[in-house]
Amino acid sequence: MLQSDSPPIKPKIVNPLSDEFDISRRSVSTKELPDKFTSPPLMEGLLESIHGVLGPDARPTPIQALSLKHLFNEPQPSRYHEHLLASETGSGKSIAYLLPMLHDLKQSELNNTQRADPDAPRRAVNPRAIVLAPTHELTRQLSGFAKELLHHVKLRVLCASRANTASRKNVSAAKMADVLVEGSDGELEVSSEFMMRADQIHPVDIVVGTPAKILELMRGRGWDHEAEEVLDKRPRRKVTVGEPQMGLGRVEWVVVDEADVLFDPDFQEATRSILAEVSNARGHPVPFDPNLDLSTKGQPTPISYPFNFVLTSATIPSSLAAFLDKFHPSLTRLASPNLHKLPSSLKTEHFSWTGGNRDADIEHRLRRVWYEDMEKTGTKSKVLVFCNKSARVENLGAYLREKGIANVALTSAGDARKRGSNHHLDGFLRVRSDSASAPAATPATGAGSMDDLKEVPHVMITTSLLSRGLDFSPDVKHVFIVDEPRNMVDFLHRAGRSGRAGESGKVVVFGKSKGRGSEKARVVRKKVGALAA
Ligand SMILES: Nc1ncnc2c1ncn2[C@@H]1O[C@H](COP(=O)(O)OP(=O)(O)OP(=O)(O)O)[C@@H](O)[C@H]1O
Repeated sequence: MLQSDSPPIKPKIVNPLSDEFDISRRSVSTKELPDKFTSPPLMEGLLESIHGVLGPDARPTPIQALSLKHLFNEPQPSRYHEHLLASETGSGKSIAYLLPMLHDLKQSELNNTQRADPDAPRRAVNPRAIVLAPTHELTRQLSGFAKELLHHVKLRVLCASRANTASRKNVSAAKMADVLVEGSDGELEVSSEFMMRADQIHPVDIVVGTPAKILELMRGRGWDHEAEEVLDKRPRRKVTVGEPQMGLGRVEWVVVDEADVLFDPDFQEATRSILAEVSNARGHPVPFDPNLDLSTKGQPTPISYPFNFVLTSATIPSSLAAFLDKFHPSLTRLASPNLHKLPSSLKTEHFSWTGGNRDADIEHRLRRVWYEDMEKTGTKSKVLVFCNKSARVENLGAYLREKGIANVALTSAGDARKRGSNHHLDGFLRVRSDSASAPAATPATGAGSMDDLKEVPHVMITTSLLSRGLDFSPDVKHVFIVDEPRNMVDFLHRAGRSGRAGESGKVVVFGKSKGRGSEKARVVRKKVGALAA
């Protein structure tokens, strides 16, 4: 037999996720980070709130430690922070950006060093910070969370978001009224039916909203109708565009939460135009081309915004990385060591379809969850089921109801979403305060009994709509992925609604183990395996 002296060629190990994520390690060091929340750098009031919210022994998560180290310093070399905060789902990114932002806003108010353009027009609201998020539900949860941190340090937060729909209503002057209203769950919100009067200034420091709602406040209700008319060149019913209600000249912070979504093809134009208009209002116009293809690589064309610019995400898809390299090459990436991994407290299970009725398979798996719950804890946990299509959500919801399993089947077009509160998620989202209206977890009624399930839904069925950012209750112990995930970015976000903040959880991935379609399921299994922490 011929023998060769050259060493055997090792097969190249290809990360099965490298075509989806930016897996290059280009973040700052995670060594020598603070392991406590302290004052300084935090102002006393914020320190008190953080312990009030998280408990006296709370320690910063890795992304929060990075934020404490990097976002409380004087920004260098520019006057403004330009950071991406990237860490796995449920790892506390909201606090990682809220703390430095709230601290800085309060500090600049106390020192009277607000960097406003004195000539910028003042409108009904003139925030000093804007937080953008992709869904109405997330904006409501974020604004509520910001308020929890403001018990001692007083700043005013406005949630400017209804369902994320276009503003096509005709606006009559009669509808103009002073309507900063108290929402049904105690949140201050902008009424959808009315407008704030532009000649009355409402004291607001932070506005949290979806891009659509923020654009509406900036440009006036009905602005998009007019733009469409020009674009289509089709005559339409004349719409009176409302007065712009939000002044941008005082904005010192813009946070883009779920940045990979807000810079994806559906949202990027709205997001970038908000950023460009804030820059304009602050007297530093930046180039803005609405038709830019963000994913094309090319010569860097850096854009510097005249405000602190913070992006957050649990996933950095290659397209977001290419965009940042090209337009924001000096932006600092703060990434946790576990980025692009499933939370370590989240277990994975693969479930094989039996080959019979798939809805029945899901029903049986649900019943097994509750049977095991009853054996272990005597209390049934909640289950979140993700489907790919709205029709599937509705059909599965109807099937389970027929079988006596109460559930909430929620799609983007659902009426409950349009009403403007997060009550449609009651019992599923995390709540901290006693005032919460969520129904309590159903008490056990005896081993194996399913009677109580008729009353309180323990199952929520939805699409990727609710996969982003929402902080689900620790009662949500299982996430079922019943349709093949479109990609691993989507998978990570869906799975990450459980196993948050170190709580235990399990993601059950349904797929075929034999016959046609099983090859696809095998690939999914391999990719999911590569996400293990
Ligand atoms: N230092 C901490 N100690 C304990 N719990 C924390 C800490 N920081 C945040 N949490 C809790 O962790 C949960 C998840 O936080 P958050 O929603 O900010 O996560 P996230 O990283 O933004 O997740 P996602 O990527 O899904 O949006 C929240 O309930 C929050 O209160």
